[in-house]
Amino acid sequence: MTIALETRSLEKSFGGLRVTRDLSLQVMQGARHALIGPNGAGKTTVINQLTGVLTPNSGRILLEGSDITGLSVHKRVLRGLSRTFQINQLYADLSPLETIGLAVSERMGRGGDWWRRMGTRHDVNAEIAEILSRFHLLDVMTEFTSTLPYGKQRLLEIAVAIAAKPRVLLLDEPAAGVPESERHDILAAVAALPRDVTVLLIEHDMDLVFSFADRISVLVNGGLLTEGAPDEVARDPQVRAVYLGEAADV
Ligand SMILES: Nc1ncnc2c1ncn2[C@@H]1O[C@H](COP(=O)(O)OP(=O)(O)OP(=O)(O)O)[C@@H](O)[C@H]1O
Repeated sequence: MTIALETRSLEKSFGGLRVTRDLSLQVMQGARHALIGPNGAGKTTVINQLTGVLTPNSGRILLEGSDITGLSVHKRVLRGLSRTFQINQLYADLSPLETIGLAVSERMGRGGDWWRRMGTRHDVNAEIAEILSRFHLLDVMTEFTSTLPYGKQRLLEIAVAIAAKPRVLLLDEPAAGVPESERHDILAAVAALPRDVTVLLIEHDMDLVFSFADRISVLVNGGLLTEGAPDEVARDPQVRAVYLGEAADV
């Protein structure tokens, strides 16, 4: 099997605090891989290094075999590595239709040109409609993003990332803060992501992790505690003790 995304002996410190410790991770092509760990374990710091927001102190990051450690965020996106946008990065005053339109247009290298051409490009419009439909956003597509229910905003984040046609998608806590009544839509959308997209998920919601992942890596104090298939990880006494707690029901 091919490795889609890999870290080799990644190290990151903030001052004297070692936040990523000798981390070697392999995410296989097409995998549904989850990175879990208790609060402060260093998951976000790993994602930020993968996307290029943070530079590691040492170690390498490889995307489909190419070393991307020194590449900018933008160049990594162009190489096929995307992350879900955080809600505060969405355009509050744009509608989902406009947001996805812009994202598709960006990917095609057209940028703001899309505004002028809106409605004139059948292929672009068909793709926008397909994404809005897939992420259950058709019914709210002309409303301001800021007025949407929280779950819909989170769906829009994933939709924007998918509009970039990534080969590897980093899903950063897609269910965080979503009320119970809207969680089903998030789980369904995540489960329906295209199979040819490799996904690395960071999530606290264990229902989502265990329903989604075919492989789980457990991070503790910046280092890898263990990794394996979900049932192995769930049974692992170290995981239960250190991360989930003895009483955790996984
Ligand atoms: N820019 C920074 N400067 C200093 N310390 C930082 C910085 N960013 C993160 N840290 C520290 O690094 C450690 C790991 O943080 P990180 O956010 O990566 O963990 P996490 O596993 O994502 O946590 P959570 O699940 O709570 O989001 C924490 O102790 C945090 O306080």
